[in-house]
Amino acid sequence: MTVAKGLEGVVALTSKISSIIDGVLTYRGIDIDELADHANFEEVTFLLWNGRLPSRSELDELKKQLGAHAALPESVLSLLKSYPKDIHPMAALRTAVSALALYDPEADDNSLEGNRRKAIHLTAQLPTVVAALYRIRKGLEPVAPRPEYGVAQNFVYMLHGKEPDEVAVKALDKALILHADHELNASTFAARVTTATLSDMYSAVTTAIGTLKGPLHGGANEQVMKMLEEIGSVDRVDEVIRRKLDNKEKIMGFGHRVYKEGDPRAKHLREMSRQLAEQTGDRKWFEISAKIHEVVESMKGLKPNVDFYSASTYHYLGIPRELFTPIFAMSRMTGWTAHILEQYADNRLIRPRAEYVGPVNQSYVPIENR
Ligand SMILES: CC(=O)SCCNC(=O)CCNC(=O)[C@H](O)C(C)(C)COP(=O)(O)OP(=O)(O)OC[C@H]1O[C@@H](n2cnc3c(N)ncnc32)[C@H](O)[C@@H]1OP(=O)(O)O
Ligand SMILES: O=C([O-])CC(=O)C(=O)O
Repeated sequence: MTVAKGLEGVVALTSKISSIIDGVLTYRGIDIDELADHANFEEVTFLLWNGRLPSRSELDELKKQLGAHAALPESVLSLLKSYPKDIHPMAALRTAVSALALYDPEADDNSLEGNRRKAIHLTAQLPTVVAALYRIRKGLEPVAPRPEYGVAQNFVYMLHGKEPDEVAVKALDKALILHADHELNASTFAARVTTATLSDMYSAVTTAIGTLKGPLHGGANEQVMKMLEEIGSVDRVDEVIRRKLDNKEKIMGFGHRVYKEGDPRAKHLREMSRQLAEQTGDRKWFEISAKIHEVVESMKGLKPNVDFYSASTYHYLGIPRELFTPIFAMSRMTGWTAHILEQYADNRLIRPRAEYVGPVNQSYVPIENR
């Protein structure tokens, strides 16, 4: 048996959703750079689910559906209010999505139609859950979604409870596009493993949320912000980063299993962070980030991944750091559900082998003789 630790380089399945070829990321064959510059999140959602860009009327219909299904059942809102206030929002989100299944009488309808309906509901409801969890933790009442708003606009509105700022909505929309899908990343793979047992979409998405939470995956963006806060000023970057690297600590937001020459999403987020620094007149977080980038690249040859500049970008948008990974989940919901639909359409149980390296020829010893 040949063991590929971490499944590095293993091609586990075929997919038509997103590709990473020679460092270029595409969704359904369209370069992420073009989508980031010209598309909106709802268009990208349609693209991921349907394999092509929507017509004007198809886009309007999807927006209408997402708006119509953004509200949460009263029972789920009560449940969110009953959670302990100090749990991590990703733990709360995982439990909330699992709970949503309990209030969906067709949770186990695994037909194509049933799964497309659930994909719309989950994509629509997740921002409402994230905003409600945040407000409940702050002792505030959740704000109901506005059906006429887009996903990014609704989220900013529900978070702060006031008319959202257009710059913030545009920036968040772009960040959502950049995080929407990424080939066979760990959380998507986990979702496909669950789906391949013919379990239901809620179970697969719950699996994915638990997987995204880890700091080696989506959880890195929150850790990046912690590091920026810990460093606190540009003149401390060199000393702190050198110390971390000497101690063999990983620098969050750097490195990638697939990209060795840089993550194409990072340049967009860097530019967003730079522009927001200019607009807010608070250059500190961008400058610390840019200096960390310079030091880590020169010392280790490592480049930033999607999680690095998203931290300062979200911070400039007034988003608290514990919501960084839940926002990643709001976006990745579209990719997860696209992959779940693809898995159901051509399914085979995913079950690799393990090479056994434990003891052999052991015998059972009765408990009184141990
Ligand atoms: C959305 C996302 O999931 S993007 C990734 C988000 N995660 C992070 O930013 C966490 C920090 N980065 C990492 O831990 C890794 O780069 C990962 C998890 C992304 C990729 O892991 P792998 O492909 O398994 O690479 P691995 O961890 O084996 O790294 C290879 C070498 O580079 C080093 N390295 C990789 N990333 C880093 C880092 N961020 N800081 C310091 N050293 C690093 C490793 O220590 C290792 O060195 P060694 O060969 O001397 O032991
Ligand atoms: O693909 C990966 O391994 C991680 C990643 O960048 C993502 O999920 O966006």
